[in-house]
Amino acid sequence: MFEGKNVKLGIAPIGWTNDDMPELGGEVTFEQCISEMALAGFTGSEVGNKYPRNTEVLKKALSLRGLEIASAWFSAFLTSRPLEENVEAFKEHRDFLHEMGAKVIVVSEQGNSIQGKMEIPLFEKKPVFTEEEWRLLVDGLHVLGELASEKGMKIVYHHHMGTGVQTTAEIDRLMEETDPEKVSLLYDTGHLVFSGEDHLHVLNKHMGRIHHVHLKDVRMEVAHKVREESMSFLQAVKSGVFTTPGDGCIDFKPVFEALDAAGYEGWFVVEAEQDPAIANPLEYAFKARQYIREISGL
Ligand SMILES: O=C1C[C@@H](O)[C@H](O)[C@@H](O)C1=O
Ligand SMILES: [Co+2]
Repeated sequence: MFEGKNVKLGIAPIGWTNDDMPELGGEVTFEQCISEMALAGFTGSEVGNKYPRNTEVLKKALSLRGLEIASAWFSAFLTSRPLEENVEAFKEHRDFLHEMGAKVIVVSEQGNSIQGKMEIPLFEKKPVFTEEEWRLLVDGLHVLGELASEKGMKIVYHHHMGTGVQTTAEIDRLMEETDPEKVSLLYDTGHLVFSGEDHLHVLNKHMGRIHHVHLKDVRMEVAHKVREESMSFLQAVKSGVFTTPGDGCIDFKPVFEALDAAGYEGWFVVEAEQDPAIANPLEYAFKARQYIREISGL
């Protein structure tokens, strides 16, 4: 698969140290994290909270291990804070990523998001955008997309549990109302399956807009428990709802096949936040690497 295509395979640091809950993996150093990524056979990474922000220091540490930066998450607050504030923060993030050689910028709207709230039930209290919030989001994303293109980059929107763009209908609306030249989509298998969406339907429907992929698997028995016990997103993660590809309920073969058939080029990033004290990150990174090789040849 992906013969002659510019496709790369990375892994996110979130399995080693968790940005949403820094106490998970708090003792794991930056050097351990990136050394283990390379040891497991990955060639790229996203940016975690322990990564040095000095681009020369970061480049050296990564190149010693044969790693590149694929992208990094940007929390937008287009529905809840002035546009200028978003623009200033975005430009700094964009320039850092551009200097690191990344081509895409992960953007997720965090206005009204409950993903970081430990006590708020995920399914019952998911935010739903008003018409005005949709307008602010779409207009704001167009501005961020134009700023990204000034540097030859794209924004890839991350649909996410506990936010206003989580479900198939919300993703459809975002894609319909945004300009494909300015707003692309990040496809995250784990968030779609956890939400109860048909992840292959979303993939095929929005294939042309997808320019970044997060490979995240789901432990379905934990996902059911999260609904039954009204758990929050963070409680769900701590309980092990997510895992690495091949270890949960998702069959990734059709995902790779569809992307291959469509000529996808870009990054695949394994991203599986779980408690590193329970799920050894190096062990899970090795397992994911082997599974992906077996089913896709990557
Ligand atoms: O891409 C992601 C970044 C994380 O910070 C987030 O919470 C996680 O679930 C995710 O998919
Ligand atoms: Co993701």
